[in-house]
Amino acid sequence: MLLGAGLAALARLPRSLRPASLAAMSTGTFVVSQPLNYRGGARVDPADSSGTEKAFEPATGRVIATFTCSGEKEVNLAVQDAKAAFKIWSQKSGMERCRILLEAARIIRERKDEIATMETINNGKSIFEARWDIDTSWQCLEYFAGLAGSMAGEYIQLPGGSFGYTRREPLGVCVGIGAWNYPFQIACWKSAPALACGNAMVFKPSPFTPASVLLLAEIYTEAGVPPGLFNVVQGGAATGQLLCQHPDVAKVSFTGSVPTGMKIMEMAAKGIKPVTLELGGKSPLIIFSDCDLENVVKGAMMANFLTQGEVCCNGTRVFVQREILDEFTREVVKRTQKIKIGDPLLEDTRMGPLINRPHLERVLGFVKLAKEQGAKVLCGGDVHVPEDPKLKDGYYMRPCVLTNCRDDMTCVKEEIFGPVMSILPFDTEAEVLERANDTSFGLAAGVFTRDIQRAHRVVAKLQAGVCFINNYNVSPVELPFGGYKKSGFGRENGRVAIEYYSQLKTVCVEMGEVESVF
Ligand SMILES: NC(=O)C1=CN([C@@H]2O[C@H](COP(=O)(O)OP(=O)(O)OC[C@H]3O[C@@H](n4cnc5c(N)ncnc54)[C@H](O)[C@@H]3O)[C@@H](O)[C@H]2O)C=CC1
Repeated sequence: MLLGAGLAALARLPRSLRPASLAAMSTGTFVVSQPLNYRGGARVDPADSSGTEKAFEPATGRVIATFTCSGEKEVNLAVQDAKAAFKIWSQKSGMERCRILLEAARIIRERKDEIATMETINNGKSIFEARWDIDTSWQCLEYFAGLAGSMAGEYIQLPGGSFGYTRREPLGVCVGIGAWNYPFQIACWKSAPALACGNAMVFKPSPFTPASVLLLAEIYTEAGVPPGLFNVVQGGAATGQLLCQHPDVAKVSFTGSVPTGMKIMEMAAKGIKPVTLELGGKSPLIIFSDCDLENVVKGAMMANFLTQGEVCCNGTRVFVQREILDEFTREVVKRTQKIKIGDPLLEDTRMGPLINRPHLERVLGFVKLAKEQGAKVLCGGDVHVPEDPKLKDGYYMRPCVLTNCRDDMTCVKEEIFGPVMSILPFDTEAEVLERANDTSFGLAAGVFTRDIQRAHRVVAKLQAGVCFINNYNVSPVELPFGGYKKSGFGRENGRVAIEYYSQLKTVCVEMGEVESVF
């Protein structure tokens, strides 16, 4: 058995000396025994405590880590370390920051299998998918490394030879607070633009998934960032609050649920701190009858079943034009029943366990309520018990397709965050647009049609921050990502993210005499 204790030390070895088993770990063996906080360039035990948490391996139900949640003292130490590192980092040129971020991206790429394995063990998503997440993580670092080198202001001519210019400056210590569904990727999507702009970061992962972000912290150190530039504190709501309320924190970037997003905005408002909020969704996927059916079935599966359906931008309200309703439904059910559920570390698994037992029960509760409200379960929606005895206490369910759905049902209105697709028939474009927009969320939306004019006409009217035409759930780091309405504001990724991690200084230069009225 290879313990997590050895993992970091082994990972620091040159690649040629690392045992092949590091990335080839099997389900049911991993235990974290090293400290899970990271401060001043090293793993540390927290200086104080606001309670303890347990992290699980969803595939087996085993506890893989029991850890201390950081209290006020530890949060303060992390922020102070970040402040000190900020002084050094913010003075570096964009090109100097670029080189270090590129090196971090290279190390992530080199250690992709190992990081993906840890992500799978702690989150439950299939290893196949976890590798994709790690790809979008290093790509994000590469992208913002490139932007770091080209950040610039404007020069503006004024009368009499005077002029003005603008400087894009970092904010200071930024806080990142993450959800559990994409632990490593979320940490990269927040830290890469923050660091590229010259900021420092204190990151708090979800207490359900504390492990993989430590690898990122170690990688940043190995790549050459000043000690303290990227720190990790562990804990839940109490630790998160301490971070948001800290007077030396300049900005909070949050990924999580709408209720927590509201609390974070309230806390940030008291300190006049900018926030980026990446919140939940209940996104529509609109399928017109002129679509390519094979493509649309693939798109609907991608829109609903990645990471066991625990994806914020999932297109779970699947509106299908009535002419193709039966054919689409038949095909989607057939493919859903074929999804291989089981040990997420096996190469051919395409659906692993949900994050934990309470969440599994919550998702099953949504299916039960849907049935009571008149929906029909066409497949899945129940617990799955894998044959492998070591997986018997894992949190597996069979992916579910619901039909006979109405817009007023709970399963159609609320974010389930599990593998549950609701199919809703429609007749006309005007009707489906009105129904698609009838939600307080606005994260994403998708349209499948071969009619390009209709495709662009429809997305122009969809109230969502991210729209897909003839595909779903692809997120290239070059494209901005974020929501409308209660799905939040601010954007991650894309060039625009720079604006959320920097502030603009205007400098006015007088070339003549001061004209005084006194
Ligand atoms: N828009 C996006 O990019 C994404 C949104 N999400 C959303 O996240 C949700 C699922 O994630 P969860 O971890 O269950 O959400 P959550 O809101 O319960 O927790 C998210 C994070 O906030 C922390 N937290 C909780 N209460 C806090 C408080 N009062 N102050 C400061 N921090 C606090 C948690 O410890 C965790 O790290 C879903 O609603 C999903 O849609 C998830 C992934 C991406």
